[in-house]
Amino acid sequence: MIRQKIVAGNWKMNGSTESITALVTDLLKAGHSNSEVVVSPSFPYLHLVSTLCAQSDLVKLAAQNVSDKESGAFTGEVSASMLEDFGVKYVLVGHSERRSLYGETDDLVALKIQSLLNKDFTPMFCIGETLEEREAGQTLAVCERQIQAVLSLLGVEAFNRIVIAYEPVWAIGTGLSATSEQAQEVHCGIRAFIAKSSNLVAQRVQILYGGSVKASTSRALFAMPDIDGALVGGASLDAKEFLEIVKAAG
Ligand SMILES: O=C(CO)COP(=O)(O)O
Repeated sequence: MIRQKIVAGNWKMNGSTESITALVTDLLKAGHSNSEVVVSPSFPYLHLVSTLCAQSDLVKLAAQNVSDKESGAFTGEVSASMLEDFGVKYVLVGHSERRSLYGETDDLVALKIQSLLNKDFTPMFCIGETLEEREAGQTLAVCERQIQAVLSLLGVEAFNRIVIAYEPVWAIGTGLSATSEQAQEVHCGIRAFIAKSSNLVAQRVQILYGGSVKASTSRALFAMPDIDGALVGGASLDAKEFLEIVKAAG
């Protein structure tokens, strides 16, 4: 099965009007790519990026988070329907920084995915183990537990509309990327787990790798049969580096 590659930049809590305008302008200059190119600014910059990208279809927009609630007295939260006003296609959910720093549980992440699927968004569902869990041989068990929460709430067909991002926590922002073989092993395990519910869905679902992806490591990652792209943090803030990753994806 041919799955289109996705190269997504998670800008996290970085950028300003000036730096984001310059970055997006450089990305748009690069022209067409066979991969889906996605950027994920903080909420206050969604409108700016949406406006900058409006004239072309080259760069898709992602939000970094969403509330599981529809509307109401939830100070500081942003709902899925609000995101509809900004041309957002993808929304990150379950990023390890949200899980570890803001206490997001597997169940809450599943509810957030539900609120996105009730609209027309594609969740980028982040999963992955800590170093401690990897050393205890629990890598796949942790990924399966995180996926199971979504399977239990929404069923396997939901994964026809979800992109998975495998991001080992120990590789995020550390410069310690998983090797392409390590990542492939987990991606293959994730696909096999979904195949237990539906082989067709498992073959279709795009699984991105995230964690210290750089231009220099991306080609080997993308050569792996179960790695369908990357969710890039730090390196996505540099247009030249990010575009090299996009190029490596073909
Ligand atoms: O968290 C990440 C993407 O969501 C990865 O971040 P880094 O690429 O900076 O390690």
